[in-house]
Amino acid sequence: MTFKTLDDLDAGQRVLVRLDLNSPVEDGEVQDNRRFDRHATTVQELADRGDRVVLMAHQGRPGGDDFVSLEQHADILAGHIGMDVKFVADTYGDEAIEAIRGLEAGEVLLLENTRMLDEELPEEDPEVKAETEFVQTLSQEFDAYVNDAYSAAHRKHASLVGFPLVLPSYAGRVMESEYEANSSIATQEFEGDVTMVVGGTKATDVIGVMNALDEKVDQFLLGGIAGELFLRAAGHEVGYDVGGMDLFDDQWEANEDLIRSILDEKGDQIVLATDLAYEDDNDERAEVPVANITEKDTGYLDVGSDTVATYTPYIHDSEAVFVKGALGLFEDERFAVGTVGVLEAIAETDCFSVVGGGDTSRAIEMYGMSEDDFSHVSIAGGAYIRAMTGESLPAVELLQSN
Ligand SMILES: Nc1ncnc2c1ncn2[C@@H]1O[C@H](COP(=O)(O)OP(=O)(O)OP(=O)(O)O)[C@@H](O)[C@H]1O
Ligand SMILES: O=C(O)[C@H](O)COP(=O)(O)O
Repeated sequence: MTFKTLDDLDAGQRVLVRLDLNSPVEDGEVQDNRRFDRHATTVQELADRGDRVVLMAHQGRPGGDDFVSLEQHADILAGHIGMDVKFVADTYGDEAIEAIRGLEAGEVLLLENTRMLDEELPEEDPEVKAETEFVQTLSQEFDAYVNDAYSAAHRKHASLVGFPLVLPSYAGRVMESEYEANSSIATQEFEGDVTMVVGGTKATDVIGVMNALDEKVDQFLLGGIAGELFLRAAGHEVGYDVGGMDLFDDQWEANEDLIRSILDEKGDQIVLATDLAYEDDNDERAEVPVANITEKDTGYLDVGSDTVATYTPYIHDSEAVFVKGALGLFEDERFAVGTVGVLEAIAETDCFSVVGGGDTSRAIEMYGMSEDDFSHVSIAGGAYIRAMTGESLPAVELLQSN
């Protein structure tokens, strides 16, 4: 590892810190999760040293239901570090600058969701991002930039790749530990079978990397949105947006060709759900074998119990298991059977295991499992999976060349 860390940064400075507090949002309420807990370590350390600590983070993507202000994040983070975290609903305008200049040594301020700025998105070269008004204006207020957002390091957004070109830059504690764990995964050789459990909602992200990982992974156990899209390609009447959903059809169009070619060329590595679960007329969980589904009129929210029974032996016989994405809507207890079943099967073995994904890893705590039963529980989603494929993470590279 070649980047500078907090050990190399003198105390008592004005420090701009990029965190990844991107969190699940339910009915407008931001859900506490381990990203807060992990980042609290870095924030606390800087505050304790007497730095003026200003935090940047993003939440959701424009247009999404989870694209909300960071006001609630400030309160949640404050609970984890046991001190006040101020919040300003601005990022680099007059209000933000005034709040930054008003900070005392050891105080912490969180700025508004960076994705509310046009200049944060889209992804562009660091040189372009460094020239934005956002980076040019905000950087004037600081002595140093700390990137702790390993889990967002695959995005070439201004808050991630612009600042390292204009401020002395350092890795935070989360950046350090995630980088170390996730890079070791890419470099390890396993003698026995390697299994990857693929699910979640970001099918477009995970399907592409399945392709890249086929040499490294013996079998992919599928669930979530990607799982249904593969079933759709295999000729089943599932994986369609029904009743106002917006999860399947766009991702199908974007990935249809790739899914079909993976199924054609690597079909023997792909294990698909044999049954699916949905909410019946009595609001209860009901299961149906995939083979019996003849109408595309139902939204499926989990894989079924038979699927868990099918997947379990693959896990028990593996030397390493990587999980990316939940197999169902586990936040609702009725639809946690797939995700919890697979995680419990992993916990029963002493295989090398990594659970990634900000959302998915939450299931471990939610359903009374212990992080100790897994080799590493990453708080990274897309960055984690890219690290597995050996793809570089632009924001990490910039820290390394700083
Ligand atoms: N069939 C389904 N219908 C609706 N939601 C689903 C379904 N299957 C999985 N999910 C949802 O997928 C989410 C996790 O997927 P996501 O793609 O966000 O992955 P992650 O790796 O955990 O997170 P991230 O990439 O954000 O770090 C869970 O919150 C779960 O509710
Ligand atoms: O939650 C994540 O994985 C990161 O914050 C990146 O989020 P994004 O996929 O919306 O860029």
